Amino acid sequence: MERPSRLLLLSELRVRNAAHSVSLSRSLLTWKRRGSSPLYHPFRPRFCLPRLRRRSDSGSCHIVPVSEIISVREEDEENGSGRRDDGSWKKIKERDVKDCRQAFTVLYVERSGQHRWRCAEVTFTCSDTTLCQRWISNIREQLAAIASRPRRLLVYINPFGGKRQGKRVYEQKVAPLFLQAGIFTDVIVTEYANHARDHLRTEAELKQFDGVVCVGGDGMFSEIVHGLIWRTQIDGGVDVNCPDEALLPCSLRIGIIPAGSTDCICFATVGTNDPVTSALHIIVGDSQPMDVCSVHHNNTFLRYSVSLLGYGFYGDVLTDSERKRWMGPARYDFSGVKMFLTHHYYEGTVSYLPARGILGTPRDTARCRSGCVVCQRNGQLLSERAERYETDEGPDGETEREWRTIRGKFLAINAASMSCACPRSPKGLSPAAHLADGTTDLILVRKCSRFDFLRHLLRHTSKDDQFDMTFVEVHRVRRFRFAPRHCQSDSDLELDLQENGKRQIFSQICRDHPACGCAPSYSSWNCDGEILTHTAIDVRVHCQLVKLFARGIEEPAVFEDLTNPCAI
Ligand SMILES: Nc1ncnc2c1ncn2[C@@H]1O[C@H](COP(=O)(O)OP(=O)(O)OP(=O)(O)O)[C@@H](O)[C@H]1O
Repeated sequence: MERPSRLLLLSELRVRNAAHSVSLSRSLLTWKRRGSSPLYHPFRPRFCLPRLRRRSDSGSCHIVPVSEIISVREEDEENGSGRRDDGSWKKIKERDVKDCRQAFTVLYVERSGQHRWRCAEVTFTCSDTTLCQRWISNIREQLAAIASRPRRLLVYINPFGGKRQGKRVYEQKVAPLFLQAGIFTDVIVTEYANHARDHLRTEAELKQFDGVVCVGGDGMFSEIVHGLIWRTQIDGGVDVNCPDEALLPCSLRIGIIPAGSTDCICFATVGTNDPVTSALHIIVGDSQPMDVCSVHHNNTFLRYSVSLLGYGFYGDVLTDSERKRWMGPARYDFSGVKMFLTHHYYEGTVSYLPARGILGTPRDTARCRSGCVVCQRNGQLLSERAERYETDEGPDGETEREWRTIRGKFLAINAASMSCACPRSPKGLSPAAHLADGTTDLILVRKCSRFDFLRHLLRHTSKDDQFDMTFVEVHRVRRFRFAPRHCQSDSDLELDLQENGKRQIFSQICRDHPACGCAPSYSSWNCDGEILTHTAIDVRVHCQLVKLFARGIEEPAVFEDLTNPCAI
């Protein structure tokens, strides 16, 4: 609980013509209607009392953390005569017009349910100009002192993501908020796929910026992540092809303005897919660390993954749906049903390094939420271990003895680095997975009947535990490798590429003619919605490699039960 800190200012100001007691401390701005008693009313039965909220139009006490103030604006004569900054007109009572030369407006974050944030504003009128100026400069000083707020951002817009609304969403909903908050932006509208990635890798003058903003979907976010990580490693002299190298964390934070088809990463880190909410998280300078998995094949870097790596069912669904792009978003449902009926299983060997000595398991009932203790504690433990490794142990303190190996026939092999919850699947593939604990949840679904597999899939949408089935196992791991049965002895990339070529021809025939009865030997890896070119992979989790302008999903209690000095 936050302790009320020393007051910087305490004045009687007017809000909508009513006298209010207004105070500012380093952490809170509060305004309370004079003479009101929000907690106790002798003539009203207790159950009828309006619930005291942190801020509300109807309530008489409002508390806004300074960290959630967007900006303060002096009301000039033009504004006072009824014109707002956004160009619209509002009615102002005669008395307000008279006072408006001594008025200022505070813009702040207001929660509107379902994790959505809105930009609200309140206008205070003061008795004299000096007092008004003191308020404005004091609030501005407090905002300037928040070092975590970005001042300059590099924005990439994918004009073709989702419903092709990226540019409009940015111009109409996001840019005006950045302007209000005094954030300078350099905007690049991408002209081709991988434009943003390549620009970040080579050209972008990153030192000028406090963060990078991605306007698009998960594919666009993946481009930004690849560009930033790559650039950081190259600048730091790290060999990205070596799976044992510890990667350097990226210093710039990434903001996601959702404008894609699914926007899973935004949903998992903010709790909603809403451009205004995301813009406000960027403005207040939120920070959410996130783990990244590096994926290698035979000491060659393939891709980074932040959410799902799926072989078998999820790989097949993606491969099949890519051939049906003409169907639009319905292709995922179509391919999902088709792949469920096809019921292919794949043989191979999974070896993994269990995450030992850390907090949390994949079967926990607790979820990764804003300020997650598991992520904080494990992040600390792992960085202490990494320091020790520099002197004695193997990579990440691992030893060969600790690796576990499982051979078998699998319908699906999934590695979830976050819950992978999205509006369609609110629980996600691994509900207890953490965003930044340095692990991934390795889920193995062994060969079973169609009926059992259906039961497992349906549990993703119910309250039942999807891992509580004899043919499903889940392990929280730091690293894992997979080799398909026919590829286990592959030692060089060339051989695998040749096999890949043959495989593609045969699996294509089998997929297109399922009546022939032969199952393909290989599936493909679905890596955050992209198909990997290799099946034998080595995956390593890099703890908290990137940071987002987000704060994780807030529990309702976080903003309902704040210390409320007005209630004392
Ligand atoms: N100007 C462009 N022209 C064509 N493709 C682009 C352009 N800019 C980016 N892309 C590519 O478009 C792909 C899809 O973009 P994005 O992720 O924004 O939307 P989406 O696929 O509809 O959403 P989601 O990934 O959330 O399902 C990305 O992989 C990105 O590399």
